[in-house]
Amino acid sequence: MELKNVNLLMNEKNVLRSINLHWRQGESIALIGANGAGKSSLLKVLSTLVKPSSGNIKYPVGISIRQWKESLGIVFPETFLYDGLTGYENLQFYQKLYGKVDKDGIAQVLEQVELSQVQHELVSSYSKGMKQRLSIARALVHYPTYFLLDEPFDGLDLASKKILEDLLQQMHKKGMSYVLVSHDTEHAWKLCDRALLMHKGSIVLEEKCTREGYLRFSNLYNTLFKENQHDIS
Ligand SMILES: Nc1ncnc2c1ncn2[C@@H]1O[C@H](COP(=O)(O)OP(=O)(O)OP(=O)(O)O)[C@@H](O)[C@H]1O
Repeated sequence: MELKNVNLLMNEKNVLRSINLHWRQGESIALIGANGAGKSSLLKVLSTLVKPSSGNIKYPVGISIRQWKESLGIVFPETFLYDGLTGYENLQFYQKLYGKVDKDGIAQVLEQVELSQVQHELVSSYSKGMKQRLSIARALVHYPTYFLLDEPFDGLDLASKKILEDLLQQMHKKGMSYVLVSHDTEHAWKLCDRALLMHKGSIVLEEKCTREGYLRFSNLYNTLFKENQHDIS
């Protein structure tokens, strides 16, 4: 999909400025930047939750907006899980919303996020990491081809982080495309093909996730990050 010269104005604030982005099928992209850079807003535009104030969005050839929405798996910081249902029932509920009934599919994603053992326990008894993993399973249960993840590693312990990293790497090998919002350049470099640095609503640098790209990217990120801290203080 492609964004051309996309701007987003919210309450008179320029949240996104002249965004140009070409997201190729099978590609994994990291969106990196300090707090308030516009990463979540860009993800919301990609998900169609927010309509840009100006600019163009081109969906993949032959795909309507409806099909685009159906092909998306979305993980936002809110987990959107029902505490009073079990892990399994949550996934069954979300699968039905997409008009699908596939017990084997549910069993498979539960295994991928290593929650099979606790699938029949109430979500209210899950730890934060388990809930986060279930929310990732929820986003995968209708077999999306594009995946949007807003800081999915936030607050996870090492074991849950590893499970999610392995899952993303496996899915990427199978051709899944994803956009991952992160504050952590080193981490994003492990998981993505390309990284975009956002600052004050603009994309200010784009690098392939190579060793040479890493130095350029982290140098500019550090400089802008300090500038941002200075602005806040
Ligand atoms: N509804 C809104 N009205 C006005 N400003 C908004 C609105 N939503 C977001 N913003 C502003 O837009 C800017 C970008 O916000 P966004 O949440 O996209 O940043 P972010 O890079 O995801 O930040 P973080 O890392 O803190 O999640 C921020 O300055 C935020 O205050």
